[in-house]
Amino acid sequence: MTTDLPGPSPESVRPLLSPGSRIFVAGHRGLVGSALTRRLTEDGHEVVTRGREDLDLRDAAATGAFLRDVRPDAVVLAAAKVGGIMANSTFPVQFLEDNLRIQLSVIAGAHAAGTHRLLFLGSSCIYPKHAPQPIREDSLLTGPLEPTNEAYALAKIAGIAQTQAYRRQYGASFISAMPTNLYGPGDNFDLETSHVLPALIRRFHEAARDRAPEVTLWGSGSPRREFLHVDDLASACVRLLEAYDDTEPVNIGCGEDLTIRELAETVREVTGYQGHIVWDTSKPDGTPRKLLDVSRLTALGFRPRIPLRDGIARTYAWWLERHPHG
Ligand SMILES: NC(=O)C1=CN([C@@H]2O[C@H](COP(=O)(O)OP(=O)(O)OC[C@H]3O[C@@H](n4cnc5c(N)ncnc54)[C@H](OP(=O)(O)O)[C@@H]3O)[C@@H](O)[C@H]2O)C=CC1
Ligand SMILES: C[C@H]1O[C@H](OP(=O)(O)OP(=O)(O)OC[C@H]2O[C@@H](n3cnc4c(=O)[nH]c(N)nc43)[C@H](O)[C@@H]2O)[C@@H](O)[C@@H](O)C1=O
Repeated sequence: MTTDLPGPSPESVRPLLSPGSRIFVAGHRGLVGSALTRRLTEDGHEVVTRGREDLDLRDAAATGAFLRDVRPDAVVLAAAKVGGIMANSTFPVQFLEDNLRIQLSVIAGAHAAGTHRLLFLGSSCIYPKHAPQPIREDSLLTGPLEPTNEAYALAKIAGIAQTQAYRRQYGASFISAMPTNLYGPGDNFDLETSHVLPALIRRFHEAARDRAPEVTLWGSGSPRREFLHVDDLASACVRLLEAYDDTEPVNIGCGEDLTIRELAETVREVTGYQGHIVWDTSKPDGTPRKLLDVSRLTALGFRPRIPLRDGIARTYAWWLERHPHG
């Protein structure tokens, strides 16, 4: 004989993200934070932001006081020390320490302020350099990391562990997501510190403008990368905030990758550059491949909407608008 136990009353079931929530987006001026701010605002949430000049998120006391004052319903941690392969390998101290400190301040501060919901953003570089492809979430900590971004990856792995510890010890609905390489409006186009996609847009644009016979790119061109437009990333994050509440991180990607050489050809076409490409193999290639297994995210109903070529064209147009004489 079975007995029907009474379920929780509707009032006692707390939705993971209520309509009109007050959400603190840490890092709101960055590539990801600005896309999330746009999307969450469009969805009718109240987005709270604070510029770095007013609140350094490495400062745990100031961050804790700010969060206690605001008492957000949810926090999205999109503030971090971020950069491409060269920045990561040149400044491992900042990539390790800034990120550990920001994570400690924001995650602990959110819990102390009574915030029940938090999304921490890691990165696909947390997985072992030679992880089986496509990379499943359970590949974490199964092998050595890629040396060019090991410091950053270790900080991100600590962030995952921190969200998991708050879940286990306090029952907090803190989750983490691991995005693939991102791009879009708001990206960093500084050639020393940027990721590859904005660097290629700028390099080809400037070469076309200057009628340069060749453009030099880094590495061999053979590494494979998966790229997701940041507006698709924002949709995935919203889906997770609304529907995901578990310990394991969730990969965010589009499920397809291409070589850096193929990416370069696409960007060259979009910018109209007709010269040659030279590969500077004294520069690092980094991880050979890091295609994410996105079945966990797909099972929640997420589908990317922006094809890579369209996304590159839109990003190039965004950059041109801001650099009309560039
Ligand atoms: N870009 C990518 O390809 C990928 C990004 N991610 C992750 O997504 C998240 C966002 O990255 P992305 O938007 O690209 O990075 P950005 O560099 O574009 O933005 C980072 C944001 O963090 C803020 N920030 C950094 N340090 C501090 C600090 N000490 N105090 C206050 N604010 C600070 C920056 O402020 P300010 O504007 O003042 O500089 C900026 O707004 C990160 O966690 C990153 O690891 C994951 C995978 C790929
Ligand atoms: C998101 C991810 O981003 C970083 O990892 P990465 O994917 O290796 O970074 P990347 O975008 O800078 O390079 C991708 C590939 O592209 C090649 N490449 C060619 N020419 C240029 C070029 O001109 N600039 C750059 N940056 N790369 C170039 C470059 O040599 C490499 O083979 C992590 O450190 C970490 O931050 C992280 O998690």
